[in-house]
Amino acid sequence: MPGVVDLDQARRVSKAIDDDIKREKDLRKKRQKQRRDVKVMLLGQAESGKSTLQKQFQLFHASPTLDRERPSWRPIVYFNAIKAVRTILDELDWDFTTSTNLEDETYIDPSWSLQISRIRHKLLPLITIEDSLASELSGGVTVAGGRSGVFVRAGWQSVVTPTRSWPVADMQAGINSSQGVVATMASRLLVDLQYDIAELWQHPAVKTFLRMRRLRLEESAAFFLDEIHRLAEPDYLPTTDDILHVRLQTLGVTEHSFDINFGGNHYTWILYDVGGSRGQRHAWVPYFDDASAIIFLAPISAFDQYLEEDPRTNRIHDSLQLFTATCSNKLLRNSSMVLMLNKTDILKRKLQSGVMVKKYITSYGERENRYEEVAEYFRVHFLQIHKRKGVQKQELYIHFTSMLDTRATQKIIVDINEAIIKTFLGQSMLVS
Ligand SMILES: Nc1nc2c(ncn2[C@@H]2O[C@H](COP(=O)(O)OP(=O)(O)OP(=O)(O)O)[C@@H](O)[C@H]2O)c(=O)[nH]1
Ligand SMILES: [Mg+2]
Repeated sequence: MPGVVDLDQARRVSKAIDDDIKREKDLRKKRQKQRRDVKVMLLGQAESGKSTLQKQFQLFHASPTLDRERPSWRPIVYFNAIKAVRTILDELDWDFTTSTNLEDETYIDPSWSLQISRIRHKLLPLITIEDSLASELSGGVTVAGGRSGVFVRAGWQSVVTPTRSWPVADMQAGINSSQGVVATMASRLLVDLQYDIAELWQHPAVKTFLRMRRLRLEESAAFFLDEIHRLAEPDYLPTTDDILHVRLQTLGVTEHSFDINFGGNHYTWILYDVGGSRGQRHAWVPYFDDASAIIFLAPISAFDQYLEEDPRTNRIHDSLQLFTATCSNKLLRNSSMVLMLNKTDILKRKLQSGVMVKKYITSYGERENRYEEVAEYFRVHFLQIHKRKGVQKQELYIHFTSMLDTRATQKIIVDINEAIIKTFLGQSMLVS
């Protein structure tokens, strides 16, 4: 009938229009939010320093969260110290039995063997606790591998978040009160056995075998053993330096996000820290799709080391191969690329102590075995790979880093933030 208005239909149409507008607004908001999510992936082989860089980012953008986590790092520090003691005892056991075959002139005192076995006997309770501590820390997930055993922190990672601390918080809340029991035992044992640990660490046999490179410890072992009396204090709380020195293998991909302010705008900076050993690398690819930036870490001190998962592969060669694969990956064509040639402090120490690069990297030839030459040699190699395999218009930002040097690393983080966000903004404008 003309002139009659179907109010129900009008209401339905009006609601449909409102819904459309709301949907469009939500979509736009979502798109805008996505555009402000800067996704940064940390890539590189195992032990290249990815998790250490993640901690440095956390220190820079969210230091109160690191403060809250301090108690949770205590058992991990104990674990690192105990693991170092166990490795020394394992290696010395082996070397004393074969020491008669030593080809060089190094003096081996026949009484060392007895002295070491006396210390070993005293330290036995500490050694027997190592596996249980590893298991407690990783929520029961323990992956053994390589010479010294590799322990992952899968369970541990998921419970230590910026808002929650374990084991302290859990024990206080009475949740799973068995957690932390082994850590408490480890703490007591460290108090009781600290002088025996120090005696072992100072023993001429250990110093001799370290010098001869017949005993190889994890890079942070010396730091924790030097500090054993401080770690053994009953109210010990890890310092930032302790947390940065901790070695704990990452399993899978872990996500960390920070809110950052740049040029008056807020961005959510999402860091993806990945496990770097060969068996873990397949897990990276699903994250490549929308990665705003890649920070690739290559430890250039590792020219005389081999992969734990494949002892025939030189670590520098592995880094170069991995960097080639990263630069050639089509999914990463639009990502910013930062290369960190890391562990320069260890590289300097190694070269000063006379370790020759050409012995391990034959193409190094007769170049001088000095830091400047070696660092430049590696820089050029990585740069050439990027030129050959990378995207032409993609800039490569290269930094020499020593990730435990907080002041220097924090400066580099400022530079990286700026470079990544500028590229990110440029690309957001292109797609909007
Ligand atoms: N001296 C020195 N040690 C470093 C440096 N960067 C990292 N480390 C140490 O190297 C060890 C390994 O570092 P991580 O950050 O755990 O290595 P990652 O790349 O995360 O290793 P995965 O998780 O196994 O892939 C830790 O004990 C760090 O403290 C550095 O520049 N200099
Ligand atoms: Mg890691």
